[in-house]
Amino acid sequence: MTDIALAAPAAERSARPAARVSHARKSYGSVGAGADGGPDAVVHALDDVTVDFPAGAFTAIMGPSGSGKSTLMHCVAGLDTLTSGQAFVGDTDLASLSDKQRTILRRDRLGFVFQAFNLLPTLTAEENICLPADLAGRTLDRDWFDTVVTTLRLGDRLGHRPAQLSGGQQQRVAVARALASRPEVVFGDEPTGALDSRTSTELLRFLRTAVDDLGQTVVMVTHDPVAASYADRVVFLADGRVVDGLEAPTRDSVLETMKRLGE
Ligand SMILES: Nc1ncnc2c1ncn2[C@@H]1O[C@H](COP(=O)(O)OP(=O)(O)OP(=O)(O)O)[C@@H](O)[C@H]1O
Repeated sequence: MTDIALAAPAAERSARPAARVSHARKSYGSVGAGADGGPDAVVHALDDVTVDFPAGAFTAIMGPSGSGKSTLMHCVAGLDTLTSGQAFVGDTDLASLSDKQRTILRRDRLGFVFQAFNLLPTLTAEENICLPADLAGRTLDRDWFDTVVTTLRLGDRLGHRPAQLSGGQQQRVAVARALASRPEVVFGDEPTGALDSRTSTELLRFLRTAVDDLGQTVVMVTHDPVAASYADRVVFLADGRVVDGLEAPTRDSVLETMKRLGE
């Protein structure tokens, strides 16, 4: 039943990636830059990676430490640039943009949830949530704002500053900020890493709901098989390459794949 139910959406989703990379390479250092003048200083963080992030789907990126997960996310989200190959958000080739244009693209079209909440301490929760839209000169859809705030149980905390909020509440504000302007893609780098298990479960459920009910696209880097099981699919990296993938992951199928890949 699960296979049949998933077949159609997966096929539909693959028709329109919200973001993608094609033959992506990212190298750090340069040949001859090592202490002995040899090539050891070169690190291929991404080594010919081609992957689609389908619109309206929740994709998890997994792999051992140092496998290139954050590099992949940063390059497809316009936070970093590739050494070669292409990265797209929608139809926009990120290499065609200047640094400033990439900043604007991130602000106007993407949302971010990182382990560090990056809230501005002098602003209230509401002001923090609205800040990206304010900076972009856009008015937030009030109904959507209310939906996000209610779902994340922030209604009675909107006037508080970050220092007056618990860690879990601060993370929920950061998630609300990422979702408030309905970005084309929400990127999360270990978004549950700093959360207790209850808040972590709530956040993952909310991301799942945002995908299922609102058509949001989510891409999340995680080490956690339970977090990955909330996704529609998992892309596994090792040594800068895509080495496996799972559709409709469960905690057990993710664990089994991690074991097989030697994690
Ligand atoms: N700025 C940098 N300079 C040099 N090497 C880097 C830099 N950033 C990342 N690397 C290297 O690139 C490789 C991939 O790093 P990346 O952070 O993408 O891995 P990761 O899978 O996200 O790891 P983790 O799970 O530990 O966060 C690693 O070998 C790392 O040391």
